[in-house]
Amino acid sequence: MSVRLSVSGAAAEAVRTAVPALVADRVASGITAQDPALWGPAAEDEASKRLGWTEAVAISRPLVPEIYALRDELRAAGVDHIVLGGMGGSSLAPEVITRTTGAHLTVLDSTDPGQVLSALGDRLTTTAVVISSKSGSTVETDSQKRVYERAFTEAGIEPTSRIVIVTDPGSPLDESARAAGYRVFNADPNVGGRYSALTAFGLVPSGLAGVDISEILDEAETIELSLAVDTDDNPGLVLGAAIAATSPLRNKLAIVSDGTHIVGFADWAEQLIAESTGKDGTGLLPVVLETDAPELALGLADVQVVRLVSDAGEHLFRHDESGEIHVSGTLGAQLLLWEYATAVAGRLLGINPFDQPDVESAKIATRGLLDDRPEPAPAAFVSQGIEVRGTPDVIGASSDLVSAIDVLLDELPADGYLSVQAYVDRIALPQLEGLRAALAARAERPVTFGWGPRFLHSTGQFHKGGPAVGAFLQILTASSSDLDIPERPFTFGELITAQANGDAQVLAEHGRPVLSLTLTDPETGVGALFDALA
Ligand SMILES: O=P(O)(O)OC[C@H]1O[C@H](O)[C@H](O)[C@@H](O)[C@@H]1O
Repeated sequence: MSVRLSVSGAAAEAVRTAVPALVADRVASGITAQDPALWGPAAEDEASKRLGWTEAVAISRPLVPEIYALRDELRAAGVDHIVLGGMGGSSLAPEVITRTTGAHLTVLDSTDPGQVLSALGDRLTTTAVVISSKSGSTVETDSQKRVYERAFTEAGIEPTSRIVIVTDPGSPLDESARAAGYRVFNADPNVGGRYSALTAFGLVPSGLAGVDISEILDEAETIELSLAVDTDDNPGLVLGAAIAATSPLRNKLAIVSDGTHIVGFADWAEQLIAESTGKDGTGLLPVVLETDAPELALGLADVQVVRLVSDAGEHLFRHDESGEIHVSGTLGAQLLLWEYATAVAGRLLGINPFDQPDVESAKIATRGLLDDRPEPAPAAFVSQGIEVRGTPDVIGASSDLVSAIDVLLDELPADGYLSVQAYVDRIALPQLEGLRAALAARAERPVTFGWGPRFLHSTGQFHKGGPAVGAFLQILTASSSDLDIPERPFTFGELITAQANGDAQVLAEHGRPVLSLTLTDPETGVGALFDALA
């Protein structure tokens, strides 16, 4: 088999108790046959149009030669750099596919003006841009398309020769792009964004960037049968049970890349699992960890460790005390494996794994702020060049940076987690990611780290729809450079600020503690933040 799995401890117990019923209920063959009734009546309508991914390999095959033909045409025209504008499910699969295979793809899933400007300034005359959006209405992606259209035009390059569109048939983008003469790849509309890795969304940007995408499909095909059969060793059932049927539920999934050849898989799995399960007050929170992460040494009862390894061994049940889940296998096979496992987890948790009801709330709040343009809320105080704002429970009891962070961490319940959300230029400030481990050591609780607005399309759903046990640390920068968006009444700087403020507003409405730090000088601000945690 092209994947191997092994489980021990609570995860093994979960497999022993939950898998027989999944087999008896024919869940695996039901998913494969696209039975929408597997998640209960409330989910049936959505599930009836969201299970196309089970046959993605066959449906995607004919796309491969078309993608290669375009790749060759672009290369012949001198293109040597591919940029992807897209969010969530439309960006994370190409990211993991290209990183793993060593192909170069610039993934622009940001609205930070500095990051957008860096992408625009990188080899524009030899660049082609893939604009990927299922719905065709995502504001980040629409904005990215607009600035590239202008940049190409200003450089004397016809945008239709360099911008390629991936979208669902009939979406607003499909219609406007076809009318404007763009090349359009349509994806299967019966597949949701986060399950779209093996459709045009995963394949077009990866193939144009030089990946052997037939091989990814071949890898996935090798596991199709074993995922479809109703047997006790079906890896989709085993993994689904191991992550979602522990009792009591270990609802933080610590995902650790520990020997796997796949680069960045946890980021893709994070959006799949968090957005699919984090709703109705339950769900699984993926926490992407380094092998030396503080959380791994703490033995936390609500954390289930999943290691992505090079070889998980021959035996399904491992006899060790670790209680961990180990997974290995090819990239294509693991993409399909985790999609099945997430659908199985949805059934075990009693939720609809195909909707994302709480992603919309942050979008609405952002739109409201962009329309109304309220005066910016004054900072509660400024500490070491950092403007400090937050919910009253956090800032009311603090007077400097150190005490504000302490108060935020004190708000964590015994089963709580901290989410760090950095709405910054990740290319300019990559060191911010190091805050995660420092905060985890301080909090002795799981800490997630997300770049905004990217994480809004991933863990963003869980933070609002999952168990109300999170505390939230936002980091923003006062932008020194901004960039207007053609024919839009707001700039990228205004958009990213509204996204952060809109999400903070929704989190506060959910009663969650939020601390927002704006670094007036990013370089010194980052230093001050690390000092505050030392
Ligand atoms: O592909 P798009 O329609 O632009 O959507 C991008 C992302 O937006 C939202 O966050 C959805 O919940 C995701 O599932 C989706 O992948």
